[in-house]
Amino acid sequence: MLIDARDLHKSYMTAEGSVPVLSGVSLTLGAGETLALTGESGSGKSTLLHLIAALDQPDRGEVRLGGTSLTGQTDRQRAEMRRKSVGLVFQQFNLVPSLTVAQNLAFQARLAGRLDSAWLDRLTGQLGLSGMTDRYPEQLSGGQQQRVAIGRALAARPPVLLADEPTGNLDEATADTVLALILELVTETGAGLLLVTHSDRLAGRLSRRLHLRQGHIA
Ligand SMILES: Nc1ncnc2c1ncn2[C@@H]1O[C@H](COP(=O)(O)OP(=O)(O)OP(=O)(O)O)[C@@H](O)[C@H]1O
Repeated sequence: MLIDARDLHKSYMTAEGSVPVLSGVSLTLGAGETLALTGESGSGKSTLLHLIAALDQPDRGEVRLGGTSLTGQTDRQRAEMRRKSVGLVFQQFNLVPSLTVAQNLAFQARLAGRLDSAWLDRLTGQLGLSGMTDRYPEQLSGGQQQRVAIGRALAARPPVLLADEPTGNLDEATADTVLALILELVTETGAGLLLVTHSDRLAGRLSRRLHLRQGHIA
């Protein structure tokens, strides 16, 4: 199992006290599976994704990535797991502005210790970015920047791709193209995909779907 999340609980402290967001959420993701996570705004989708990506820790419950538990690991070990096991795409593209397209991809691959130039060339070609590798992020459209962000997330060929509203800033046609590219690339690399989306239309293209409601999987 690529992701095995069990009985996750998470509350946030606010001025009004502790507010529960996740109250016993479990999910699994196997190789080659594509899973859509839907739910109303504020239902805890990003929180759940952050726990799975080892960007935050649950109050209770366990996340296993590729069979290894994140519980009890140091921040450094968690960061290492994240770099090697997970590719992340967010609604904001978060590219490094001072690096070119090619450098953004290579930087990520190097961080994970897996720089494979032939793969990066192929990835760039499949994402339709071959003519833009020397451009800086600010010289690209939103759709192009998101394609670079997808390339960066897959640069080290991680077993898991986690995408949080990756098409939230794009128009419908561009969103469709970007999702099609994500699906094509995860099929090619054999990665599992967990995609957070508000869109029923996009969720319908994935193999499975989970809906979060009031802290539970509905
Ligand atoms: N760091 C934080 N401190 C306090 N409350 C938080 C924090 N992060 C998130 N929350 C609250 O937790 C709830 C779930 O937030 P989360 O971002 O996970 O929801 P979401 O389903 O991803 O929402 P959206 O679809 O709007 O992005 C919200 O009520 C939010 O206000």
